[in-house]
Amino acid sequence: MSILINELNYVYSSGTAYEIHALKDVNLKIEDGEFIGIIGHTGSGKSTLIQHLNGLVKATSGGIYYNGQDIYEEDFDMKALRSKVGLVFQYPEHQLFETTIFDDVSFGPKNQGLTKEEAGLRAYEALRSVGLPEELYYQSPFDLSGGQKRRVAIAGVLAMRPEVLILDEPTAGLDPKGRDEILDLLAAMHKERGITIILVSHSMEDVAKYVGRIIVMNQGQVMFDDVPKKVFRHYKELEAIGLAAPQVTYLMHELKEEGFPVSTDATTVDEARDEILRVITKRQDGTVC
Ligand SMILES: Nc1ncnc2c1ncn2[C@@H]1O[C@H](COP(=O)(O)OP(=O)(O)OP(=O)(O)O)[C@@H](O)[C@H]1O
Repeated sequence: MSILINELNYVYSSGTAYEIHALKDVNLKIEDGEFIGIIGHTGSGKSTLIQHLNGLVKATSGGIYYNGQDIYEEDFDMKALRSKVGLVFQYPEHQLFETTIFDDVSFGPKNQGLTKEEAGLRAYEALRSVGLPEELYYQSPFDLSGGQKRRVAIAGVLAMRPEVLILDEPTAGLDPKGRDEILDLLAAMHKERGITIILVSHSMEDVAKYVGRIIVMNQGQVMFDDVPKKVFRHYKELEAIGLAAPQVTYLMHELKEEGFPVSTDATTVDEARDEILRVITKRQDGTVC
């Protein structure tokens, strides 16, 4: 599904002395099958923006269109949209509430009107796809580790077979291994099923390796919207708003400043290594410098 966000504004406590203009004239077009990172400092409007995408929050002004359909039209089927656009909240484990993991993951598809059997099949499929060991399916979700709970919450949304998966800081509070496992899982979902993924994060480092596009939010506005390497070229402006580019960006810029003829566009350790080796090889051959 393509998503068009047009001149979106949102004001909390509108018309009172406590107004907060959380989104200001946001314009975005998201194509089917994209993997996008939304990055920004605390309070920049990331959560408010994504809550608009499945109609949880209604714009103060502006519009949202799915496949060209205006979601604010009176006859728009918001329930159908919510089953296609899955939203995984920050700390989603706080929303696990059934007595077994299996029941928790079956809840969404049952709510979509599927029979108990159909919902059960969906739950199995979703739990398998997030890699949760089968012996845990009938245990309480409260006995799991943080990373496992996060997987169950993601499975709960996947069981509804969304076309768009939106996750608000899915790696918050996880250790590096848990973080990589969740991000690898999302990358696999995107690759194998072509689901559009919108990932909200504080960390450029987290998203650089995975996403094809980064949207940087600052004070309710879109500051940058581009492929990672082009966004990271603005590393000094990012720093000025409290965001750090990946460490390799700094490394490549420092090497360049030292006279080492590398491209500064590497966004991951692997790309940086390849670029450095490329230059070293050329120097040994005597073809460069
Ligand atoms: N329920 C609310 N009532 C009033 N103001 C709010 C509410 N939720 C958010 N805000 C304000 O709106 C602005 C945007 O908040 P939002 O939660 O969208 O930012 P964020 O980028 O997601 O932040 P974080 O990274 O901390 O989750 C902030 O100034 C915040 O204080």
